Amino acid sequence: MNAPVTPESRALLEGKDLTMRFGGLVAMAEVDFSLRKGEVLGIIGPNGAGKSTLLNIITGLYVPSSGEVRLEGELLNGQPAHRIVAKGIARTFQSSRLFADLSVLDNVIIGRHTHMKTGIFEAIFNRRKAEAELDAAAELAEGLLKAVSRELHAQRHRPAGELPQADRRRLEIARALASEPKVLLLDEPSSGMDDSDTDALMDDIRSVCAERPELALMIIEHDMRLIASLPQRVLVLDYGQKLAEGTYEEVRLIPRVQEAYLGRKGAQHAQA
Ligand SMILES: Nc1ncnc2c1ncn2[C@@H]1O[C@H](COP(=O)(O)OP(=O)(O)OP(=O)(O)O)[C@@H](O)[C@H]1O
Repeated sequence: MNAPVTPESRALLEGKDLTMRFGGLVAMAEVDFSLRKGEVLGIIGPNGAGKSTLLNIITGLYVPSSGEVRLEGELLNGQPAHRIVAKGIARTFQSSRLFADLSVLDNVIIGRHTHMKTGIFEAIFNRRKAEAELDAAAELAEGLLKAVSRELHAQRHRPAGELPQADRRRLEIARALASEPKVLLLDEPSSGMDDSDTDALMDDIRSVCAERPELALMIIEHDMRLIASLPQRVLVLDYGQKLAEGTYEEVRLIPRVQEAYLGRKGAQHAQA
């Protein structure tokens, strides 16, 4: 007998039959996925497999040629990116999108903008209200920085552009969390990091998950150490199609996955 469908086991975020064509190129073909509250899903696949395309579809940067994405049952296709953020989906990018000249703290405050209600007229004519809202955002940003990384919090008044690569990644995560998302999408969070930075990043992600048990995460990664230890489930993409899905232990045993998707280094790790 199937387990009963409870609100907890129902998908929080769901994609069905997602297809994305760019002219004659099919970047994604009929891909399904689902993500439950509190779950961490890893997305792997070689360069050009369609991983970023999937994130771009979910976040409204791309409108799929066909198929649908739903958050808590609500259709997201065609909604603008800022509305999708307001509904509870935040992301980080492969290449940094921080405001380099602004302080670390200000970058996190900006991540809060979807929750800020003060418009330009109120900012001019009702300064007290605008200031109170900004103070509240600054307090929340301080708390987030502390929760993500105490070292980052200690650097909160530095311009973001002066941070080392690993701290920039942490800051992007803190900024994404400022919108209080239900789903957080991380696009290659460990890219450009050495093993010790990646270990520290994994600890940060674990503590974010421990503090927010309902938060669902989707992580695109090439680093198999991270994929082996964080996600409960892994989805493997290949030329825009779903090649496999399961626990890391299950997908790593598929020979094609080992050769083509984990690469030689990954395959050695998988067999260890
Ligand atoms: N805006 C676009 N216009 C045209 N082609 C695109 C566009 N975005 C992605 N593609 C193509 O779609 C395919 C999938 O690209 P995508 O960036 O999703 O792959 P990926 O798995 O994220 O790769 P990587 O690991 O290198 O980031 C590639 O062939 C890519 O060139």
